[in-house]
Amino acid sequence: MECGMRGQLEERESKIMSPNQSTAEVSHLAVDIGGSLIKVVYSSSNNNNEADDKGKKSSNDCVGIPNGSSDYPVLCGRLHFAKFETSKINDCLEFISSKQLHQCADWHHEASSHDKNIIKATGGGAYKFADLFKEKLGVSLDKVDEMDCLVAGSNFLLKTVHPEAFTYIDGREEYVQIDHNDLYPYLLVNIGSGVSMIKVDGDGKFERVSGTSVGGGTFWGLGKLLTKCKSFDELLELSQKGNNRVIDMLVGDIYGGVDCPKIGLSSTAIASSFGKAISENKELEDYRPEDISRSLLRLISNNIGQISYLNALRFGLNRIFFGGFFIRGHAYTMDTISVAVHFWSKGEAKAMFLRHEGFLGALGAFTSFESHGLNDITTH
Ligand SMILES: Nc1ncnc2c1ncn2[C@@H]1O[C@H](COP(=O)(O)OP(=O)(O)O)[C@@H](O)[C@H]1O
Ligand SMILES: CC(C)(COP(=O)(O)O)[C@@H](O)C(=O)NCCC(=O)O
Repeated sequence: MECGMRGQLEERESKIMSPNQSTAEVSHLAVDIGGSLIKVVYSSSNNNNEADDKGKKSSNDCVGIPNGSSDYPVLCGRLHFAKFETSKINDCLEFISSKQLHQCADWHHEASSHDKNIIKATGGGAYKFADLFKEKLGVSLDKVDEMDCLVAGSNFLLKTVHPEAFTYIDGREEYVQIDHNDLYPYLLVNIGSGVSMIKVDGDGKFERVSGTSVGGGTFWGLGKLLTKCKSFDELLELSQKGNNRVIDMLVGDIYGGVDCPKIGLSSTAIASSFGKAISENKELEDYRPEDISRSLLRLISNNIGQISYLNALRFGLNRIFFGGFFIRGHAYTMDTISVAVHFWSKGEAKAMFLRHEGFLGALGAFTSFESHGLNDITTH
């Protein structure tokens, strides 16, 4: 995936470094420690490639960064992405330590001494685990506000990475061309453990207008209890093989199989999520985990889609971007959210998804390094 920096935004840690890559190539590190997951973003300067490319480095390869003066230093490098469960924070610390990411080198010798051995950190865990980072890695966490970071990460991606945003309609992803002059305002919905809804009016200009505690943590937490699944991905996989009609009470179940045109509901619409369970003489064990997972995913995605649209309506916004790791690029999740937004807005509003869904906060923290000036990034 191309972004402003030369190379690609990597999501797979295995591709990141060759075994003999020196730690001096890593220049900056930022973490987003959320309720469920820790997201790590770091940059490396690709010294090897630079040597190979000597003399033929084209401006297309790199990113120019206005530094307040007339010259534009050029960044060439890669952004690397990794994530860990927050409950396994020691794995994350071990990862940072084994790759010595916390001993960040200067970026082209231009990083201020202030930036050295400082990790930009956002999310609630930046407060909760600050002492642990100090004790285990000897580094200080420079805390950056969570909402600031989400917005900065989202704006950075939308303006710099193409393609980043896409719609998901009838099983098809369609990339959205972002017009930089017509990006704002938009609603950013970040579905992490909980859900934040932010009206974004520009760089650093935003208001958190709503939120709901029924989010990704609810799906994973309830799903784990109800299905005995061991991992989030297993729960998602189950949902793919399930049938929500086994548990959800449909309009047709109430109206004797017929549509209900007066209130605009077809007989197959869900009247009450999990509602069938009240009238059947069944125990939890009598339901297939696949069906439970499907109903739960539908309930939560639908609910978030609806609340998002209602907030977009409050502020007259037509564009809604969804991020957060709950989405996980999962077809049924995106489809349900898209259908909910389409249904409630009568086709007026659009749900759009971000490819770097769960990394918005970490990217926002990363771009806050002053010595980068990535906020002011311009692609050549
Ligand atoms: N491997 C995973 N482990 C746990 N949760 C996951 C995983 N992948 C996706 N998720 C979902 O993503 C949510 C966390 O999303 P994220 O954007 O990282 O939020 P937070 O910052 O609250 O951790 C979880 O609550 C869960 O619904
Ligand atoms: C408190 C949070 C901002 C923390 O972020 P998270 O770790 O969930 O990404 C988020 O969980 C949230 O917005 N919860 C919803 C709270 C509410 O508005 O009711």
